[in-house]
Amino acid sequence: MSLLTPPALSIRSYPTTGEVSVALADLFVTLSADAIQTRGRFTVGLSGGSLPKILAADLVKRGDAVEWDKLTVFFCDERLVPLDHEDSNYRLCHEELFSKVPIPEAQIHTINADLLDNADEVAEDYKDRLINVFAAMNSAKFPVFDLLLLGIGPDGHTCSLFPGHSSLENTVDWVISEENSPKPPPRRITLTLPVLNHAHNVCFVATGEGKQDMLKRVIDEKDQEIPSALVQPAHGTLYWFLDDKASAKLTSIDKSDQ
Ligand SMILES: O=C(O)[C@H](O)[C@@H](O)[C@H](O)[C@H](O)COP(=O)(O)O
Repeated sequence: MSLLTPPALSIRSYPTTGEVSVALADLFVTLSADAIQTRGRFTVGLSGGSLPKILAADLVKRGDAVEWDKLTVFFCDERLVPLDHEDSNYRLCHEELFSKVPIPEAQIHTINADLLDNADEVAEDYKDRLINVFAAMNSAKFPVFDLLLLGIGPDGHTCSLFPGHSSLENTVDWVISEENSPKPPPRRITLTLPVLNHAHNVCFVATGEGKQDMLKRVIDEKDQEIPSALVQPAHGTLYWFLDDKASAKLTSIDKSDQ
């Protein structure tokens, strides 16, 4: 596949959020088994917002269907707050998922909370953590995640990549800081677009009526001003897992394909 070829695309919509959770758990189980068989481990990036709850709802019931000890977890973005702070994506994921399944704590890669005063140092340190894991696995210029799970904000942001921000033009770094996030809290780190676009699989999860208009701009209109529309994994598959409220205005969706 050439870099100019659009990614394989799978857009799915389900009547309820509960059904989105079941389908997402199915995807997680399938992709983890494939990755572990091929590469010996499953590297995943998690986002904050509504994603952890939707992901965990059914996944925590899957027991041995996932080889939890072969997971390596990073955060697609993280807020620069202590790890036990109510705004921490780690804390949210811990409450919803990590505390309920046997993922070894050492395989969950958090930001270094001792560096919180300096956002660039947190980003640099997080890049080093990625290098430690991915340099041993592949020689690509960017880490190649097995699965990145993303949300989309009402302004079309994903991770902490916001419309109009210079972060969207960054083509060289793996992790960057963002100190003016319009979504609170303002200080964050985020994976960059090239990291998102090198993944084997990227899956956006969006539910609820509030997402309708933005999904139309991103999926139907492919509006290049919107960060989420710039996520196009060159050699991977791009999934959209939606509920019927979120997908109501989409024309480019084939509900028979599910
Ligand atoms: O840390 C964050 O704020 C998130 O990673 C962010 O990118 C989130 O995924 C979107 O804002 C969607 O959030 P919802 O799913 O809650 O709408």
